[in-house]
Amino acid sequence: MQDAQLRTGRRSGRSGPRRAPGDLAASPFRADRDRVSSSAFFARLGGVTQVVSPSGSGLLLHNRLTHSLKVAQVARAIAERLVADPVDLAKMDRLGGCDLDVVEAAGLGHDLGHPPFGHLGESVLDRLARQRFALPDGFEGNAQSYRVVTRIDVRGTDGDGLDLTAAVRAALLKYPWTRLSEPQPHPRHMPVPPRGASEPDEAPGTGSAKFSCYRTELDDMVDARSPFRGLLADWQQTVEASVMDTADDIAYAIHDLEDFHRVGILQHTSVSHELTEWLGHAVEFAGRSDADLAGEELRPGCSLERLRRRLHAKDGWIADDEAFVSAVKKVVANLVTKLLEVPFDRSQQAEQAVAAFSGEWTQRLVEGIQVVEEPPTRSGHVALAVEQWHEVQVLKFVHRRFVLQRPDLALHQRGQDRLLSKLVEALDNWLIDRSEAARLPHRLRDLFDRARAELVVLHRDAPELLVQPGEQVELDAAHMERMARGRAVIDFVASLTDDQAAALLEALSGRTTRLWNDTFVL
Ligand SMILES: Cc1cn([C@H]2C[C@H](O)[C@@H](COP(=O)(O)OP(=O)(O)OP(=O)(O)O)O2)c(=O)[nH]c1=O
Repeated sequence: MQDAQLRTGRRSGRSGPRRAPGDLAASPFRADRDRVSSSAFFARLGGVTQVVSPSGSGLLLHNRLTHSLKVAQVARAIAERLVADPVDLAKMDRLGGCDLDVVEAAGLGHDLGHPPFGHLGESVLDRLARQRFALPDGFEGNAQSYRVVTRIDVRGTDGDGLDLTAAVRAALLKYPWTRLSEPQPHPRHMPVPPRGASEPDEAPGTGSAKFSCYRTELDDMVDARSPFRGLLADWQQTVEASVMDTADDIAYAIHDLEDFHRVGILQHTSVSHELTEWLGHAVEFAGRSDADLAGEELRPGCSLERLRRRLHAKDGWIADDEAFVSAVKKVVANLVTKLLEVPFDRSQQAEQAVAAFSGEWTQRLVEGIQVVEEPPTRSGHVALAVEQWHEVQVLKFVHRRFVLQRPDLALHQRGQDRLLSKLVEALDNWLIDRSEAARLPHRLRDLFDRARAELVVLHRDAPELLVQPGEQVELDAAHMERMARGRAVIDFVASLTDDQAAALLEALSGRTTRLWNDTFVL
């Protein structure tokens, strides 16, 4: 492993095993884990949507807090297994190391910046950031998590962020690049870009679909990655980030299905039909053209065939038909037959079936993790083996096809889109209103001051990065102020829970008569 002192380096200049004021743990990585889990941003995740809002689903479904706890648990279990094998340990040491507390801290912290209403919130805030406020960096949940730990969250009175060690900050960087410019050459231009680095088909020119760092935190990303220079390519995840990323995939592939079985949304018949029809006619499906398939969208088995094709097109380095067939068979045996056949009625037997499903799959997937010294560009150094990789794809497919594509969920999300858009507009108007300057929420004012100062520095150092590709704008005072307001409002909204966002809009719209309540603190 490279110099351990470098991995424990903090931005404040502290490094090594000395205990910093306020830390109970002596180990710097354990201290980081505690810093994350005692943060108010972490507690907030209990009120943030994983797939469906916690306020609408009670305790039946996972929220971003229970999800993060699972990711941390799975990440630690993966790391424990890998470090116990001397061959894997030696490989990981050559790549920069794998520490149990680092992966656990990254698992706990990976969603700190997730906005209200989960993925829907992410895409609404990104659209508003780019279109309403002309911010080229837009919004991205992973980049926001990095901004929270390095800038917005606080501990004690000295400096910004949680002042985490380099190894933990690097482990949070699932997509270690900015949207448009860094590192150079930008990974979206690679012949086969890493996962997440390509531009979305529907938004050409906007940069990578996923990225872990806004341009404003670039210096921090470079610092966090410096211990790994020479061991990993600039665009490659650290081993610890790969462990966290894989744990994230495993955790939600399993718990999303468990959740929707509990609430009775995942119907045995329709899931069973889709999978068994495809298994029964796999050869016939394979012979059909894409156009034929598109014309038969509702026929059971078609969607699964489209998944098989997509895996070949995007992940030809691993996609394998034999492994796909066995994965579908395994999901039929373990999900359709063992779990979905008996409706969930909250009996002990039903709870046991869910626990068995979740326990057996987690164990199987964790045992299928391997260290790869020279992975293809779309994979990390720590990855699922071929069989388990296909199983995760099929589990995620079932969730996408039978939960995420439901019209009732779409209806709900259209309402959330409107709610967030109106909230952003109302807060922006409040910031514009000069007569209210002295009565602005203090937090919003602090965020505005921070955003304005950051933009001044960017304007001085790299003004071209303040203009969206293909746009012509004058970076005058009014434009700079618009961008600063945008970043402040987006930071503010992204740090609310689902309920806080709804209550705040109620208040700003004059629809509530309650003045002092604990729903939100301004
Ligand atoms: C794509 C998508 C995911 N989800 C849910 C399913 C999972 O529980 C969870 C997956 O999202 P994330 O946990 O954010 O993970 P990811 O790996 O897909 O993305 P990233 O790397 O940016 O973190 O969100 C939705 O509810 N709606 C959607 O449209």
